[in-house]
Amino acid sequence: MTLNELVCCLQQFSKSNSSNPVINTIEMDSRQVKDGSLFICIEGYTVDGHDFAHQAIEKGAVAILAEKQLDVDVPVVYVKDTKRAMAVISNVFYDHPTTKLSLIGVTGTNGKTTTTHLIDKILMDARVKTGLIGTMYMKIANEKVEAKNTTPESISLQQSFRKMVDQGVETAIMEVSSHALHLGRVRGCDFNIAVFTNLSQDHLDYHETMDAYRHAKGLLFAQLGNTYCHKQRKIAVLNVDDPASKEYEKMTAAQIVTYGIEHECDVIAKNIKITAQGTYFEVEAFGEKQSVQLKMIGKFSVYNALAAMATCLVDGLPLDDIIKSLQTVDGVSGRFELVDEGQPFTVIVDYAHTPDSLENVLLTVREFVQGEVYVVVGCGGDRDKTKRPIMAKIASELGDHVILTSDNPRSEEPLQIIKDMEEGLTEECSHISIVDRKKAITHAVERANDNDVIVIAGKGHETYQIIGGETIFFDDRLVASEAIKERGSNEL
Ligand SMILES: CC(=O)N[C@H]1[C@@H](OP(=O)(O)OP(=O)(O)OC[C@H]2O[C@@H](n3ccc(=O)[nH]c3=O)[C@H](O)[C@@H]2O)O[C@H](CO)[C@@H](O)[C@@H]1O[C@H](C)C(=O)N[C@@H](C)C(=O)N[C@H](CCC(=O)O)C(=O)O
Ligand SMILES: Nc1ncnc2c1ncn2[C@@H]1O[C@H](COP(=O)(O)OP(=O)(O)OP(=O)(O)O)[C@@H](O)[C@H]1O
Ligand SMILES: N[C@H](CCC[C@H](N)C(=O)O)C(=O)O
Ligand SMILES: [Mg+2]
Repeated sequence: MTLNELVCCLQQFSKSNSSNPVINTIEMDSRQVKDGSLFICIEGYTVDGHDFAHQAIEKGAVAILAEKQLDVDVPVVYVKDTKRAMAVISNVFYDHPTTKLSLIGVTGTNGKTTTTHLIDKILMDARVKTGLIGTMYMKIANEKVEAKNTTPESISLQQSFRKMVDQGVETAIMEVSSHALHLGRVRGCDFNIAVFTNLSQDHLDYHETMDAYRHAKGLLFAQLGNTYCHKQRKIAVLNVDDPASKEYEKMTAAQIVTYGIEHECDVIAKNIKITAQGTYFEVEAFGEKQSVQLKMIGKFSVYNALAAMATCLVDGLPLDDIIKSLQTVDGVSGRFELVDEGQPFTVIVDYAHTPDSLENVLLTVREFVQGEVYVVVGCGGDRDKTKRPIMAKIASELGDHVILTSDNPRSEEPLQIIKDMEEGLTEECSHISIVDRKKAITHAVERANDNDVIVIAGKGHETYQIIGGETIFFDDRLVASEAIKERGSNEL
């Protein structure tokens, strides 16, 4: 494709000269540039991509897209907003891949990864060829690719959709983060179904206010399109029990389908019974009643199951088949994952890194625990600081023993993060702060009695810890399992 063919889709631009090179790839990172690349300069939070234009040309870039004046020998296309232009150009370069598959987007503070995996499982069981994009990895047909962000930048996103289309993927299911919506990473994606899980506090470092955060998530429903203008139906699947759904209903022109537990809706769960073995409920979906026995535990798991059910129902699958699939799911890696070395107490590794998710997980544990609850928890550095004392408060109110520790401190001082958390501890709670996460986990494992439950929160599936500029291998599940074995051998 030539530069002119590529940029003619832009609303407004000017070109530094008339040459029209062939563009082989588009890149936003000078380090990835190859012969024939169009290099897009993005002013980031850390550095300014415009400063890498020369480096990109040295590596083979034949054209540049920029916001700021550049003195270079290759043609430069100037636009007001390179990020916006990047999304438009990526979509054109990869030939509008999302119009060639069915696209399901899931947004919300908690439950995106879980819900996308449930939808993926149900669709795969129905022999639909699927793709998946989210926190843990990207799945393109049968290939799994590591993910840096939950929702990637538009170039990588559109390229992945193109690969999916080329490999015959029929439906792509993706997590859509609030950052991605606000930064325009998903501009140009032709969503068919947009799903809302829930909204609670997170990412206030970035969005600053809950109003701004709620609005960012709403952009998914605003960009869903108009049911009446498309051949394919556009549907917003909303959680009726979350007040934000009212706003999203107003923000979208798409058809609305609702799910929930507390209020009347299209797909509702009743008579929920939670045990340590699983969760039972009765579902009434568009008037049809069925019983469901999930292996996953907790009321929040019911919400995720309902969201997946509602989505797959509107996607055309029969309720019977959907329930059969859901009942086989053991869980999602790092979400309420049990570490079982045959010990007489329970160890749960969970990705709860927000106040609401921590509360949900601990309330669920409280439903079945016979002994005491140990909570090992930290908060990420370079992230929303205001959630630190709130998470410690929740841990101390719902746990019997709290062990505050490090999550991913990133560029922050680990002890300071823990001090911020300590502010929220209730006075009467038994607690200790241990900066080293391995020692913190071991501390809990060494002290737990029969029938106690240890919840290790915050890092779930992560296999690393980011301390300063260094990323070291760290897996809560392996650390816990080693500690359990060590205790076992010491007790022999
Ligand atoms: C705040 C934020 O979103 N940051 C994202 C942003 O980084 P940045 O603005 O710091 O980029 P930068 O390093 O300043 O670089 C600016 C430009 O210069 C380019 N560059 C840079 C260096 C160089 O040598 N050459 C070069 O060309 C870069 O490629 C980039 O185009 O652009 C990067 C490239 O796309 C992202 O990976 C990065 O996400 C970082 C890793 C991040 O942590 N993001 C989080 C906050 C995030 O987006 N999270 C959400 C939601 C999480 C959830 O589910 O709760 C997500 O979707 O992941
Ligand atoms: N529907 C839900 N409501 C509240 N909490 C939930 C829900 N589903 C999962 N959780 C909790 O949130 C944690 C994260 O779940 P999950 O990874 O599915 O969410 P996510 O939205 O993908 O998170 P992220 O924003 O980090 O990508 C889980 O480990 C669990 O503790
Ligand atoms: N997507 C979330 C994940 C947080 C996971 C937690 N372990 C942390 O590092 O804070 C974020 O980037 O804010
Ligand atoms: Mg996720």
